Amino acid sequence: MIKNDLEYYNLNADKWWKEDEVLYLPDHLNKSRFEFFNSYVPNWKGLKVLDVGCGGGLACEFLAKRGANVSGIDLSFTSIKAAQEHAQKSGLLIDYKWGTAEDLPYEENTFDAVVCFDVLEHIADLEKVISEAYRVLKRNGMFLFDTINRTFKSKVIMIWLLEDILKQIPRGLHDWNKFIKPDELIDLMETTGFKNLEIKGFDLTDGTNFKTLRDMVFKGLNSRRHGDRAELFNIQINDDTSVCYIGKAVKL
Ligand SMILES: C[S@@+](CC[C@H](N)C(=O)[O-])C[C@H]1O[C@@H](n2cnc3c(N)ncnc32)[C@H](O)[C@@H]1O
Repeated sequence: MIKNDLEYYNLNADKWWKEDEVLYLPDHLNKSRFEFFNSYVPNWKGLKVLDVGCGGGLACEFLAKRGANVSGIDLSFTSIKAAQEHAQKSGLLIDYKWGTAEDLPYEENTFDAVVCFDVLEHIADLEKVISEAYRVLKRNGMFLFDTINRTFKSKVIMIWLLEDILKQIPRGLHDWNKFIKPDELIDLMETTGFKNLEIKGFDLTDGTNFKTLRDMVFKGLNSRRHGDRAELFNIQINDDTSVCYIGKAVKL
């Protein structure tokens, strides 16, 4: 059982870009994430984008390859080092900084988009992070995110199934109490000033479809042996926000 998530990211930063490691999993999620985000941002070319909690830079590189002018920030120093080294190998110019989402070292009105993937559920001071994202966005800038709902079902799937039983995610990486209900996030964002919020299910389990859950267990056990997690998740963007959800909000 790991002590806390920062310790985990610091100790495992060399694994972000290893295809059979769990830290590479977000790369498999990017295709589905961007199907949703691209409907709001059809062309990333030339946009100034900040990735908050960028980890090893998986989404930063995805966006830089699509022509965005990308900055990434993360609290894990070794992850930022890994991200810098990988960007150099990929021949991509990305501005990485070590720092905290609660106190972003950027001027206000700087970015066209702030992206935050799988990070909000790890944050100590959520209110601060949302207001910092708002501050650094330009007018009409977009905050794009995904995170995990705090429900009984998310405890069963994200903690008991994926951490404790299948061991697809390291045990202790998630704290269920930090998961966020969509209504709580909507309230917080609207209080901060965000408008035009849109939230959809980012559904790893195809609703309550029993067959998909059975497949997850089977493929999960199998992929532990074969180190292939790519086809474990059958992600649908739908109305089921009971486990993970994805969203956008605008600073008007
Ligand atoms: C699940 S990983 C997601 C990484 C990346 N967004 C992706 O999808 O590939 C969560 C990341 O959030 C970072 N993080 C957690 N709390 C943070 C904070 N307060 N400020 C900045 N980064 C933070 C962690 O170090 C870790 O790299």
